[in-house]
Amino acid sequence: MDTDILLTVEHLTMRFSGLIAIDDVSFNAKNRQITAIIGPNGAGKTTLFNCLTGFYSPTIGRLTLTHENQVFLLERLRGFEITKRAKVARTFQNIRLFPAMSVLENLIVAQHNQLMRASGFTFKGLFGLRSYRQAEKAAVELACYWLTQIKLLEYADTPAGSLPYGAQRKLEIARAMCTCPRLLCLDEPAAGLNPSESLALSELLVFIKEKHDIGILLIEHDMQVVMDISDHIIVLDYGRKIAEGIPIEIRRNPTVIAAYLGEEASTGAQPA
Ligand SMILES: Nc1ncnc2c1ncn2[C@@H]1O[C@H](COP(=O)(O)OP(=O)(O)OP(=O)(O)O)[C@@H](O)[C@H]1O
Repeated sequence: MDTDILLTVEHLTMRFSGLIAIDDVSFNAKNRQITAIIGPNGAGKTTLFNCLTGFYSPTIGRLTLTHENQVFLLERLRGFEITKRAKVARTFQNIRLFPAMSVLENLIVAQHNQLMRASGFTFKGLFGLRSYRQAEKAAVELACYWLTQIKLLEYADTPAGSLPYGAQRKLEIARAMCTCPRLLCLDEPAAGLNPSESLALSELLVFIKEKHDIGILLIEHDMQVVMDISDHIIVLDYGRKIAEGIPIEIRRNPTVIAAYLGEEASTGAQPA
C-alpha cells in the first residue's frame, strides 16, 4: 500500500431522487500534494466535497482518510467529527467569514475546540486555569503565524468584512489552517480574484502543501491556477470521472478537451 495516500474515495455515488450527482467515482489523494477536481458546472464537484465533509450522506461508497496510523471512514462520521477527529477543513464557494469580527478574532474563533478543551469545559476554567491561558497564548501565536503568511498581520484588528475580496479569500484559508487540518478542501478559492491575487493564492497553496504536511483538494475553474500548482487532477462530467492524471496529461486529453477545456486548452485559456 502507498503510505502517502491520505484519502481514498471508492465507488462514491450520490443520488438526489432521480438525479445522479456523483456516479461511481473512485480516486486517491496524497499527502503533500494538491489534487484538483475539475469539470463543467453541475459535474458534481461541490457534491463530492459535501459528501467528504458530512453535509451529505453518500448513497453508496467508502471515503477513507488515513493519517498518524488512524483510519477514519468519513461516510460514517458526523460533520463535527469529520472536522474535529478526522481533521478535514473546508472553505466554500461564497465567503463565510464573520464580517463584523476582526481579522484576528476570525482566526481565534477557529480554534474554539482547543480553547474549550483547555478550559476543562467549565466557566471557571476560562478565568482560572493555567492550561487555558497557555492555550489562549498558543491560539494567538498560531493566528499571527498565519496572518504573517498571508501578509495580513497589520490588519489584525480590522473588521474582516472590510478587507478587499482577495484578502478575505486568503483569510478564509488561514482560518481553515488554524484548525490544523490534515486534509484541506478548497471550493473555488480563486473565484473573483484578479491575476496577481490568483498568483498570490497559488503561492500560498504551494507553501501550505510543502511546509505543513497536509493534502489539499482543490475545486477550481481557473485553469491557470489548476495547471500551475496541481500534482494530480481528477476530471468529472455529469457526475462521472472521465479522466485523471498530471496536468500535462489532462490538458492533452481529447475527452477532457471535448467535455470541458475546449480546443484552446493547450494555450492555457479559460474553459467556457
Ligand atoms: N441538495 C441537492 N438536491 C438536488 N440536486 C442537487 C443537490 N445538490 C446538488 N444537486 C445537483 O447535483 C448536480 C451536481 O451539482 P454540484 O453543485 O455538485 O456541481 P458542481 O460541479 O460543483 O458545479 P459548479 O461548478 O457550478 O459549482 C447538479 O445537477 C445539481 O443541481
